[in-house]
Amino acid sequence: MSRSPSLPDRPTLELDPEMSPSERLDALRQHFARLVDVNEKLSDQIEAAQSKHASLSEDVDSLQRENETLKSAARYIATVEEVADDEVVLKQHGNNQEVLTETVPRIQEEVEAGDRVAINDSFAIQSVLSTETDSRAQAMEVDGSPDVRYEDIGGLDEQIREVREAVEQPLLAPEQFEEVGIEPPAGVLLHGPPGTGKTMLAKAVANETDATFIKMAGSELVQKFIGEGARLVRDLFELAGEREPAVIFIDEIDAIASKRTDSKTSGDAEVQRTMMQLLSEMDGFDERGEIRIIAATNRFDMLDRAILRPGRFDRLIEVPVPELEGRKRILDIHTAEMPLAEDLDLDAVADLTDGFSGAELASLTTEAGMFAIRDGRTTVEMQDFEDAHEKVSVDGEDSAGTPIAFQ
Ligand SMILES: Nc1ncnc2c1ncn2[C@@H]1O[C@H](COP(=O)(O)OP(=O)(O)OP(=O)(O)O)[C@@H](O)[C@H]1O
Repeated sequence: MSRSPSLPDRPTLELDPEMSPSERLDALRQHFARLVDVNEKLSDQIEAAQSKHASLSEDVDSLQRENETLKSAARYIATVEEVADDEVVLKQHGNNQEVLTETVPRIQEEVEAGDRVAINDSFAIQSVLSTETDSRAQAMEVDGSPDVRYEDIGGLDEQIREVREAVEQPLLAPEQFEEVGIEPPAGVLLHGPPGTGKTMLAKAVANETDATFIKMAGSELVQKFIGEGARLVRDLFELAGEREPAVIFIDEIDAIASKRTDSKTSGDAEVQRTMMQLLSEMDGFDERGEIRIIAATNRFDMLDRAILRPGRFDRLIEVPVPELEGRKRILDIHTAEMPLAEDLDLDAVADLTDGFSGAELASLTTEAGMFAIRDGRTTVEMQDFEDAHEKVSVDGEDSAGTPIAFQ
């Protein structure tokens, strides 16, 4: 610690009774000059002390803030619904649970209804999200341990084998590639109709390799975060770098990488910029790193071929709607926890559902369960599947907007 500067000596006035009036006046003048000098020195010292005080107060403030944050790391995102005297009502994202939480004065002054905030395990507000952090949090789904396993995916054995080879192997055994002197595929592109298990494949490989799963949807980049696409793509790769090993999953990549149109609208320019950023991130990428990239599309025909060049998405895996055997396997998976009646023949259900995607089979199973519940039963019967079948057929359209064909 620095010592405080010593105070200037206090001037004394010595007046001799023998002095003439002019000598006394001189002595008084000199004394006055010394007093002014001391006064100036003291003012300087006060000023220095004040500025030191201000800077120490800032240090204390920032240490207090750091201390608050360190007490427990921010974990979840919530939206502020109401701000009362020293309490705040929050709605958690994900589960939509509302909580009432007490806040420290600093936070109390900072937050307003509608703000998005980072909270910790005990719902204490850690910080108010800036627009930038906010869109980053909204645009990316980050899952440290996705819970999908390969055995949860039906009818895609060949695709699972290919994904394991192109994504899992380079993560788990990069040295194998080095020894053989080849680069693993840079990016893997899964293409096929909606609801066929593309996201599941990406999550399962992240699970199997203990990697963080980071998802970004191409359509959101161009519709929701207009003007932020390129930055968010950069953030995506940066985040993956911080969370290695990581699997980056870019869903609906066609939204940012479709064939160039001739029109020069600003929207197109923005999409172009986002795609260029993606290409440059991929080109500057060390393939042997602990980050793997998977993209998915339902519109393979629309894709700009530039993204399929070697070193980019150079491994294509088609994920089709399931065949009979695949449908049977998917129905088995989705009814695994369901008490089924003796008469229920899943082979017959599989037979009836030609053209159904995995997602449609999953919702058919849920519907059948709903019919059983409505009927006061806990066992699901063939009739429930037939009713569910009919209901979906009356509803008329599947998730992709195409009519479901019942045989
Ligand atoms: N092959 C499958 N095996 C088991 N369940 C499946 C399969 N495919 C889809 N499902 C069910 O459908 C849901 C949606 O699948 P998923 O999100 O993986 O499809 P997707 O191909 O990524 O779809 P989209 O192209 O619309 O993003 C899954 O959560 C699962 O319940």
